[in-house]
Amino acid sequence: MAEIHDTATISPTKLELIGPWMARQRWYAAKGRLPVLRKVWSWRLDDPAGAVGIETLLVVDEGGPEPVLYQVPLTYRGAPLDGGQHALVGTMEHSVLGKRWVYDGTHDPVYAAQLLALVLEQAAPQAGSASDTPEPAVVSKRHPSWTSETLLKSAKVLSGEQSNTSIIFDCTDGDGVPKPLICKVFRTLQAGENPDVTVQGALSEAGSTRVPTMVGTVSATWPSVADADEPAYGHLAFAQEFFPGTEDAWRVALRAVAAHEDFDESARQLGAATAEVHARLAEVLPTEPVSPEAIAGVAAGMRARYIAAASEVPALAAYEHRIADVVDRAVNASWPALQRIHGDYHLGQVLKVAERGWVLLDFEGEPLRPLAERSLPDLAVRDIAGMLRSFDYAAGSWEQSHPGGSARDWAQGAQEAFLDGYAAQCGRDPREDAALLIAFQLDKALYEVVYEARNRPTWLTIPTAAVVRLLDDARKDLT
Ligand SMILES: Nc1ncnc2c1ncn2[C@@H]1O[C@H](COP(=O)(O)OP(=O)(O)O)[C@@H](O)[C@H]1O
Ligand SMILES: O=P(O)(O)O[C@H]1O[C@H](CO)[C@@H](O[C@H]2O[C@H](CO)[C@@H](O)[C@H](O)[C@H]2O)[C@H](O)[C@H]1O
Repeated sequence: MAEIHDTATISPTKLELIGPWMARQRWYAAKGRLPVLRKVWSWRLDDPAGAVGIETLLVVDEGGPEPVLYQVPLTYRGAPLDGGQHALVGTMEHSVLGKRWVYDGTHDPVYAAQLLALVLEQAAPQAGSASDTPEPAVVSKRHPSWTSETLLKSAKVLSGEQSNTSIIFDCTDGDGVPKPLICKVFRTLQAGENPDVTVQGALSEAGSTRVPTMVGTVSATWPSVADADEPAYGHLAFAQEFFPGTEDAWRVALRAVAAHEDFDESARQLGAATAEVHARLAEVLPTEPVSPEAIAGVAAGMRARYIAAASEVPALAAYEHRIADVVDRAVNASWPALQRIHGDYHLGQVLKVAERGWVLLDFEGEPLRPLAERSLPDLAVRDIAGMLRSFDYAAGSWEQSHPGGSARDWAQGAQEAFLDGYAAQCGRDPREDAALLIAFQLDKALYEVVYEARNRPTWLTIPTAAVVRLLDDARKDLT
């Protein structure tokens, strides 16, 4: 049981300790400045051995224009964790317990094991500020199709550029059959359903093999950031089947560009898989007939994206009228019904799994959009446009490292093959809706301008060049 020493003093305080560390993390949104932190809430898990403290802090960064709420699981240890130097947040002096080593919990095997136990409904969440007190505000749910007899061998954090932190669990079932799984710990929290959980949950429940099987979820109700008396509900983590040894399509595509090999067959199959998922989503989750208000809302979103992009890259102002024209043409086009979609579809979000084909991941939607917006029915063409942009990115990243070289043919071949595959599966060719297809690609490129300016400035020219190219396409195709 976790004993909380509520009269103890600690130095530095937890918030003083985690601020500078958070500023260095990939998932920290306000790059280049220290967070201004306030604790919103916390909860704990018990270490069955009683040695390690496990606390998850919900802290809000109030230093930016909008408050951002983060989930920060920490472990507190009385001695350094062997091999844990890279995950050390820092040390603090505790007036009762002495020196404490504080770790990023996701890298600590004790946190990982207890998180898994929680997801499998085999551990009880505990209150953050009272000893030996269950915390009913944290709720976990194991998916009925996943075996409760999941035995943990080891856990490690997935490396790479990620918006969240995923822990891979090497597990077996009771008969020793491998049952690897991955648990995504959301870093940025917003109140409301997380589409990553609900959309993949719905597809998995409907028996779709185009997403990993759901293992379980963790959700919580915490005091809202704006008003501590108001409760906010949201997802904290969820676990799925893990496919070891698979690569995401981004890496496969980059190798193909570099080897001057076309990606057409893979792209065609990916197009067909995408159409299959869209059709399934329209069956299992609500759809909505398109209305003038919905069209106006999407168009307003596109115009807002332009404004955001032009504030990052003022030179885009030269294209304002042409961009407005593309949006107007989309508004006047014929729109299909709205439905749930992936929302941030790109090559990094799909895996090629042996004997299964393409599997889609990360239905969280674009991280720069408010969560409530990401859970609304949308247009399937948004995903199609996202993947078309991603082929352009693969080509663009190769061109960046090969000045004077061109991978335009590679990108165009993959884009056309993707659309062919989509059209064959869906029965309608997205190219028949050219005004929508171009407008959504342009919209995505403008989103990417903001994303790159804030996260990877050296890649900014990939989407800015695409904006110009798409406007040229619009001139040719839409007149
Ligand atoms: N179920 C899985 N099986 C195998 N690899 C996975 C699985 N889920 C995620 N990955 C790997 O992790 C990467 C990041 O996952 P993603 O859901 O996109 O996280 P984030 O929201 O942090 O961006 C993926 O591109 C993929 O390489
Ligand atoms: O995967 P995330 O949900 O974190 O998505 C964000 O990051 C992506 C980059 O990892 C970004 O995607 C952009 O870069 C990709 C190459 O790294 C490229 O394939 C995509 O087409 C391009 O949009 C995504 O936009 C962002 O939301």
